[in-house]
Amino acid sequence: MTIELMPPITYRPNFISEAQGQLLLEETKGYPFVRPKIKVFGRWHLVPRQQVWFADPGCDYRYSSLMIKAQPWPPLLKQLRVLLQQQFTTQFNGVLVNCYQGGCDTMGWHSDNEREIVQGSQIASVSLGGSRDFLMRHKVAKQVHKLTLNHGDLLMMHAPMQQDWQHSVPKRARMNDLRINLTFRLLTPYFHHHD
Ligand SMILES: O=C(O)CCC(=O)C(=O)O
Ligand SMILES: [Fe+2]
Repeated sequence: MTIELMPPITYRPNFISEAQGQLLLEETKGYPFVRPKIKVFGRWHLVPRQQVWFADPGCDYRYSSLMIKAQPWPPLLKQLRVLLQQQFTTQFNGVLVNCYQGGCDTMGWHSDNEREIVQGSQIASVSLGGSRDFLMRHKVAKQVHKLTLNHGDLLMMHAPMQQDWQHSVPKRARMNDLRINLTFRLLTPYFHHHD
């Protein structure tokens, strides 16, 4: 007998209206995206997508040997944060924006379990633009679940998602549409500041 393991998620298709999503996509055109280099097993690679991190003061974020400085919140993301906080009675103090130019831009298997992320906090993921598959794999059982994330969809990742599961956005060679993903997170402020 195999037991079906379910990732601790809430999926809300069309959480953002088509029109609101288009306004958000317009705003992202002005974001200061960068394609950083990261060190993996001692070698430097260009990240296979573009990113920017907006957050409250003191909420710098470090992952894969990269230290990302908090940029000030753009107006529509600030509004979206308030909406998410109200709907899910939770707090967020930063959002990582990933820009996938086409199907060759990807996100490898990982968990968002950096030490500055508040233990037990949720991560809210909002997708805009082109559709992409989002895979979730149980760390021990290796069971895989697939969701296709479309324009306006919301995926809440609840604890212990980052402890028990990894997730990824695999390559889709024939897909040419730009996709934006926003992940709202709660960090311990001033985690990286030491006097
Ligand atoms: O693009 C996505 O849907 C996932 C993004 C993600 O996993 C992350 O930013 O940590
Ligand atoms: Fe992630």
